[in-house]
Amino acid sequence: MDLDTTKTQVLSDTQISLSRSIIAIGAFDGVHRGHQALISAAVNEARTAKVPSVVWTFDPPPKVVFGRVPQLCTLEEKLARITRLGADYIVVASFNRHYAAKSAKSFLDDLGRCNPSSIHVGQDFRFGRKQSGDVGDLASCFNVNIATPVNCDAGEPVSSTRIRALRAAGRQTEADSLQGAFDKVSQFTGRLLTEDLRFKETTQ
Ligand SMILES: Cc1cc2nc3c(=O)[nH]c(=O)nc-3n(C[C@H](O)[C@H](O)[C@H](O)COP(=O)(O)O)c2cc1C
Ligand SMILES: Nc1ncnc2c1ncn2[C@@H]1O[C@H](COP(=O)(O)OP(=O)(O)OP(=O)(O)O)[C@@H](O)[C@H]1O
Repeated sequence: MDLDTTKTQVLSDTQISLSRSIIAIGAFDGVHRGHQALISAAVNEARTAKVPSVVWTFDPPPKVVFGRVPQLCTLEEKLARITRLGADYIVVASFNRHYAAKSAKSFLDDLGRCNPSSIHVGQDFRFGRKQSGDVGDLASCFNVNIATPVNCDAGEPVSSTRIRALRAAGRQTEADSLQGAFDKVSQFTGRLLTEDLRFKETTQ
């Protein structure tokens, strides 16, 4: 199927407001094969239900902001890869120490502005100041869809952490295979509706 990758709209978390949606949430650093499965499940459910799909992400990834890890991919590459998966909207929350202090309740209120009929996350998803919110808290407000973990051929879960370690060890082919390559996705081709992001949209 040919995807029109010019229709995805990128907004900040303060701009988004929808009467219906299906949301996938995560840092999605590298948009690896596990992330792709989670996002695709949300996009497919949204298409079937004929409601907009929303991928809600954070830039830079929280683990990078807290100085724990190097970033795997640029924001532009992340947006390009998510666009390729067919999301209607990508919400980018600028993640800094001020944002990190937001309460779990306040984040749930933010999500509520999209009126989601379901939200896709992994089992270990946390949110809010000091990671105080978990999947149970999310499920007390919304229908939650827990992603089935995607493992590599050797049976280990695919994760950004593993890909970072493989790249640091110079094992690029293995890292590429976990990250899952797309053709021609280094440039974002959707519509950028926020001035806040740190790169310019490609002119068509
Ligand atoms: C409103 C909000 C506040 C957060 N505050 C913190 C925090 O204080 N410390 C922290 O390590 N992570 C914090 N996070 C990051 C989350 O723990 C988590 O990394 C993020 O929701 C993305 O989920 P993922 O890591 O499963 O992709 C916060 C996230 C949100 C949405
Ligand atoms: N292999 C996987 N299969 C399915 N879902 C996954 C997989 N890896 C991560 N997820 C889910 O995707 C969402 C975003 O994950 P996140 O960005 O934290 O990736 P990660 O690979 O776990 O990163 P890190 O290794 O840096 O913690 C989370 O809800 C997480 O549970």
